[in-house]
Amino acid sequence: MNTKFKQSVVYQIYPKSFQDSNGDGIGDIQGIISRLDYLAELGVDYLWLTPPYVSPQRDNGYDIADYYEIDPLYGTMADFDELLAQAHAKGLKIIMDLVVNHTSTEHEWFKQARTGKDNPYYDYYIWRDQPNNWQSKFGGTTWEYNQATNTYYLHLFDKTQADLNWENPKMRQDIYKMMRWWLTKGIDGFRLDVVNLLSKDQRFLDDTLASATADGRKFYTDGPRIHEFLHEMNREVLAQFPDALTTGEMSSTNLASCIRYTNPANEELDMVFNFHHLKVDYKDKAKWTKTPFDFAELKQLFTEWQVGMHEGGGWNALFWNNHDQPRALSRFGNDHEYRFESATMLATVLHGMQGTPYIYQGEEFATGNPDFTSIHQYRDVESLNAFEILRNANIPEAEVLDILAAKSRDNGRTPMTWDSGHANGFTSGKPWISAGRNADEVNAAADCAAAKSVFKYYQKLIQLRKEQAVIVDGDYQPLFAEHAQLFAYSRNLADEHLLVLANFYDTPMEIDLSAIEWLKGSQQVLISNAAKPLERLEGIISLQPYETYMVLG
Ligand SMILES: O=P(O)(O)OC[C@H]1O[C@H](O[C@H]2O[C@H](CO)[C@@H](O)[C@H](O)[C@H]2O)[C@H](O)[C@@H](O)[C@@H]1O
Repeated sequence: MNTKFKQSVVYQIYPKSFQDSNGDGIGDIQGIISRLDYLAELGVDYLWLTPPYVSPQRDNGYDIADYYEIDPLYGTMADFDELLAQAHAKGLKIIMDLVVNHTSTEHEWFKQARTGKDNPYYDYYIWRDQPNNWQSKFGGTTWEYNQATNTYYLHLFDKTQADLNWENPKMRQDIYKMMRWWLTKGIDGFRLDVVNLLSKDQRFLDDTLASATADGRKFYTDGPRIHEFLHEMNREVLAQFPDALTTGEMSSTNLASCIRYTNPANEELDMVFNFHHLKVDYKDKAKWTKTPFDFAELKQLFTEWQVGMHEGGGWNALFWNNHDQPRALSRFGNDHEYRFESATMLATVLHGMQGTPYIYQGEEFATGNPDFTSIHQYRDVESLNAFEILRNANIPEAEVLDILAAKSRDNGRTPMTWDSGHANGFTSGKPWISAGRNADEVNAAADCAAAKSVFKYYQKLIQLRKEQAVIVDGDYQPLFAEHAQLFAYSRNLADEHLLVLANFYDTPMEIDLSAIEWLKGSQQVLISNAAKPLERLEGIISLQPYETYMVLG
């Protein structure tokens, strides 16, 4: 088995917003090729591409209509082959995002399935005579009526994203065949979208709608046959490609399941994303609310997952940002006067942990939320639905826009700002979605030229993971767990120690480190964002706003 991913760092590309090469305002594969040197210079190992397959783009590619073709929006299969070859030549591996929980209703399988109950593809999807009360993750019921069959099909997401029936072994074999086809082409792995939702409780019982999470998810999250399906996928596909990397996106999951998914003995997946740490600013577990983040809960969740996965032999995919999330810098840091300090502090906290870090495009030069002020600036289906639902509940428009500005997935989907030229170097045309405020100041060129460069800081963090075994293999011990302002932990591997200290807020603070015995011996500051970093950390030290240190001893 390939365990190199343990020292690796993955960079996520949202092709639509990365780099346009033909002036249509939409990023494309040739655009990605033109930026490979930038990515190689950053030092990342893998590039994860969100779905570039043929799709009606109702959910930006997470609604796949043909698993075997590239959407003309992004180019051709020849462009993709060129990307693969050029990336490999520069030492970069490519991971494809793959959605096998559902397909677009424009997929040939669904087009066939909806014609009649006797069609061989009818059983590729999930049908019921009557809907139950499950709620779609994008709002409204999960069931859509189909006249030709007089039945309803299940869609956990948009009504154009029909859930596949994993109970059907023939359907599963078609999925495995397609996965082998991509791996044979030479890609280096998959990021599997909401893969813990594949197995549905076949009773399809009503949920009792008493809380924001009582929407049916308990009947299909980490469902009854999920480990069986993932083990089968591993044996039918992944075992034949031992160097391939697999990351599972785990929606609303739990620790015990994730240990089971990623402990190599179970032969399922290499690593998993969970989202609990990104729900610490949800009020009563509801996303479309605005409330300050709970710092104590954030630290406690990281401790639970770091310690639990280490002890259980599992492996975490570590991340602050992705294409579904508002920018962590705006959420947990300060994207105004402490942009450099808070961006590097967040990076240090995450890159010191055990797991494989993921960097989302633009994070490496401190991109923040765009601060959209009108509904017309949004493009995301989930955000547009939420706007309608909240407005229908009589919440004033200004309040709804305020919530969207904090929580919309479009916060992470604005175009890359490469420089301060036309459309910030993203396109020669008009971008499909506008960049936010500050795009002329916050861009890759300006950051790389600055004395305090976030990009250069990330380069160093990525390098440290390759040099320091304690970052890869050490255990995790929370420090000063009760502290209201400090995020601190140590990593320990035999007699090697790593200390990560971070002032998580915008006011200075002091901390007494005397109780940490090993700091009294020889030590080395590996990285810090301090204007004048201390040479040793000992006794009482002060930390300026968002100041951070990583120390080896
Ligand atoms: O919030 P969770 O229940 O923990 O779920 C995690 C994310 O799941 C969904 O994301 C992915 O699937 C969607 C449908 O294919 C797609 O729209 C999205 O882009 C994928 O990343 C959900 O949409 C996200 O909001 C959740 O964060």
